[in-house]
Amino acid sequence: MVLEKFIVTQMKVTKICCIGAGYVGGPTMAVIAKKNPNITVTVVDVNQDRIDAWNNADVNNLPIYEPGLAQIVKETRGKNLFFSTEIDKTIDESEMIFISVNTPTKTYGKGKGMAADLKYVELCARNIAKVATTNKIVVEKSTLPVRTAQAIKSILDNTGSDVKFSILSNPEFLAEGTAIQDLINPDRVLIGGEFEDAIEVLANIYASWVPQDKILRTNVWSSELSKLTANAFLAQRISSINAISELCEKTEANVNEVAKAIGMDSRIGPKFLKASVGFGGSCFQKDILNLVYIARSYNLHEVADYWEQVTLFNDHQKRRFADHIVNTLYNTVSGKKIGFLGWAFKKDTNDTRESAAIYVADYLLNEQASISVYDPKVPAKKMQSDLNYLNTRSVSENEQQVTVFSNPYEALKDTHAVAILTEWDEFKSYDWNKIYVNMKKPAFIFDGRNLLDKTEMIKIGFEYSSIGQ
Ligand SMILES: NC(=O)c1ccc[n+]([C@@H]2O[C@H](COP(=O)([O-])OP(=O)(O)OC[C@H]3O[C@@H](n4cnc5c(N)ncnc54)[C@H](O)[C@@H]3O)[C@@H](O)[C@H]2O)c1
Ligand SMILES: O=c1ccn([C@@H]2O[C@H](COP(=O)(O)OP(=O)(O)O[C@H]3O[C@H](CO)[C@@H](O)[C@H](O)[C@H]3O)[C@@H](O)[C@H]2O)c(=O)[nH]1
Repeated sequence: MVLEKFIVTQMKVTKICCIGAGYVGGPTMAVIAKKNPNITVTVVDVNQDRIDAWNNADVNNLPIYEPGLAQIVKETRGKNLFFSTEIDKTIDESEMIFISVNTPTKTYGKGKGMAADLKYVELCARNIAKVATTNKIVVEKSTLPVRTAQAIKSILDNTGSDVKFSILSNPEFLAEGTAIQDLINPDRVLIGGEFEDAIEVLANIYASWVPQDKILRTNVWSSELSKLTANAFLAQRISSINAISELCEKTEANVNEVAKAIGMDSRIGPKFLKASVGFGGSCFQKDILNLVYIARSYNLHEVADYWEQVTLFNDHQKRRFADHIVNTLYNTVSGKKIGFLGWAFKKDTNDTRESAAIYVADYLLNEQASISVYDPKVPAKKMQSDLNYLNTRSVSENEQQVTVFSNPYEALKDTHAVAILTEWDEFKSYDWNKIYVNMKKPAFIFDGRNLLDKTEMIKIGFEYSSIGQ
């Protein structure tokens, strides 16, 4: 049930604080600031380096890469958009506080490997409770398990002061690589809350650019659960088409043709049916595991098993791709050089979290391959730290076995095979004749994104294989 009033007079928002200057906090607040020039938006973070990078005079060197972001930051930063580490002061000065901190999968204790780790969110709630001297609307922007608002409310309602808090759930649906486009033209904005007036305060901020019929108001729990459910459905489509891709490879059906044929059914739709080496990114796996954990905690084991299969199949798809490389290269890649095109989890982002490339590389390194990598946006340091994080081998072994290049032609020179792990557009326009000439023969391409033209590659002389065709 949504109640009518949180604070008797409608609160006017002149200052917004967003805790967490990450992939969501940064772009979301930049767009809110651009569309609401009368509101001062300050994004705060404990990470001084990240804040310094957001304040970098050169907007082309912001901590995250998103098409269109640099331009908006250029227009708004220093006017009504600020990045700061002064967390307490900013919280107290603001009427509305977004919590946009990371909620990774727990790596310890109860729920390890499944549940969302809510310690950063709880720290934010405690911080707000400690420093707030005036009434606040607190907005959950992070993706949270259903009923988290209850815990936040309990912390905020037990400060012993007269300060009142209203908690809203406003999950973010942007996808990386298209964040600005998604924020400017969202399919919907979802606001869950207990009090109608607080919901409307936030709805008014979005109404500066989002049509009213796209602003959905729900209760808090529906809003929290909708976010996990949306990601579960999207990821499920990818695992479903990937499962069909394996069947295609056995039957000479072509997964691109199957995807097109089923996608033209308006009940199915064409999006998220692209077969691939497996989905990556910071959200899908984490959010599904969280959903599975929640279902199990209510003893809903069939529900949990159903959704868990989506991530289990994704693990299978990544392993299957790596296995296929080894099998095709005459059952051994030991001492062979494999060229990787792409390390990011998808194109147009520098984010590598849960990228399929990391797991395929790890598998091939276990088989004693050496890997040379090129990605247009991911720095070498990040690739090495992604591998080191897995703890499979020593730092020096990773450094020895993986070489990172800033030129794709150099990366692919003298390789036995090319593996395409990210669908960067530029890979399509490379001089593949030149790449072929400089590779060992037979020259293999393993296209994990079905990016290249199969007929053309075969014509050049490559042994070409892709997903599901
Ligand atoms: N990345 C996406 O595309 C995406 C999209 C939708 C939703 N989400 C959700 O949004 C949330 C944030 O994701 P992200 O990708 O922006 O994470 P991120 O790791 O890029 O950024 C989180 C930031 O929060 C900061 N932080 C953590 N605890 C803090 C504290 N107590 N005080 C101040 N700062 C603190 C960290 O230093 C970090 O810079 C997650 O719950 C995620 O699931 C992410
Ligand atoms: O048909 C497809 C579509 C995507 N992918 C892969 O799936 C992963 C995720 O892609 P995408 O969903 O586009 O990017 P994310 O930034 O992870 O965005 C997802 O996760 C966000 C965080 O919760 C949500 O806000 C978004 O709505 C949701 O799309 C990537 O590895 C893609 O390459 C495929 O393999 N095939």
